[in-house]
Amino acid sequence: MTTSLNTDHSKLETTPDIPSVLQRIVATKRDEVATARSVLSLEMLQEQVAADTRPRRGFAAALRAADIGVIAEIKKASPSKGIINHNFEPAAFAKQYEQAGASCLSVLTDRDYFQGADSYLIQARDACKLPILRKDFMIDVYQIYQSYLMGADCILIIMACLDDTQVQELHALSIKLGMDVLIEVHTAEELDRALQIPRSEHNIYGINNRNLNTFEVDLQTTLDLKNTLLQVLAADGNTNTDSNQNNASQALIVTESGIHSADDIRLMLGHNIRHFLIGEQFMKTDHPGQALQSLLASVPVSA
Ligand SMILES: O=P(O)(O)OC[C@@H](O)[C@@H](O)c1c[nH]c2ccccc12
Repeated sequence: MTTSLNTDHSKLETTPDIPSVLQRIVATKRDEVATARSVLSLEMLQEQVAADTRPRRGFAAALRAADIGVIAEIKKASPSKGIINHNFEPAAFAKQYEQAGASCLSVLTDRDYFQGADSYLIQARDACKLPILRKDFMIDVYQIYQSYLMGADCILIIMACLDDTQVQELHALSIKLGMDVLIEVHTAEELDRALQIPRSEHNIYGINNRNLNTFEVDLQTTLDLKNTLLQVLAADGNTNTDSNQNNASQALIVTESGIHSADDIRLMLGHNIRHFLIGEQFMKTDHPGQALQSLLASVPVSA
């Protein structure tokens, strides 16, 4: 099922001389990290992290505990849609989402492409008790330490913009610091690579329905990739269902992007996907919390 198609941008992918949006974002991130390192060294940053003993809120655990787990996103703008929310108030939205029944939050911190900010994550965290994903493009361990200091509970690893060595390094460090990791894939090849990452109860597997190079969105992406994921993770030893196999060992799969309606939710529930990352559908309204509440009210909890 194709929910939306942005053909304007699809040309970018096929033109070799023009870097894709994702390539441009990664280049910007390299600059950002270099600048940040020149202001505060990695060693100094690590010292600050060591002194920060705030407990994490348990992102993966919160999703596991939910019948239908929604990660509600706080996002002002995106490269494909421009400004999505004109009265952007991260703290108010965080509270609204919490009251409306979100399991977790996702806060965009990327400045140049999503008009996000580190301070938005900090404000959202102060305003509620929900666990928070730092939604940004991680390419360097420096950013993992920064995320920890912001109070992030979960880190995003986008397979499309990292090599296997980087993935292992960012994943291991995030878990060592006590954060969960959302491992994002969009293709079968990325999924194969994602399945090389050491298994952990802190891993969450995200299937992004949006191609980050073309912005094309297709919910079929989730349906195409979830079987492999379910099979491989089940074969890890979770196949016997005796009493020791509690919820903590269950694989977490999140369908990301392009979820708009109760029909979309029902479609996913029908395929055993019960975790959702949803942004635009809520953020384009005046009251994102209300939009979440009415979406949740329109699907049966026992589905
Ligand atoms: O606004 P949507 O279509 O509901 O999508 C939310 C989220 O999935 C999307 O923002 C996203 C998924 N992966 C990303 C990686 C980077 C930036 C953004 C994203």
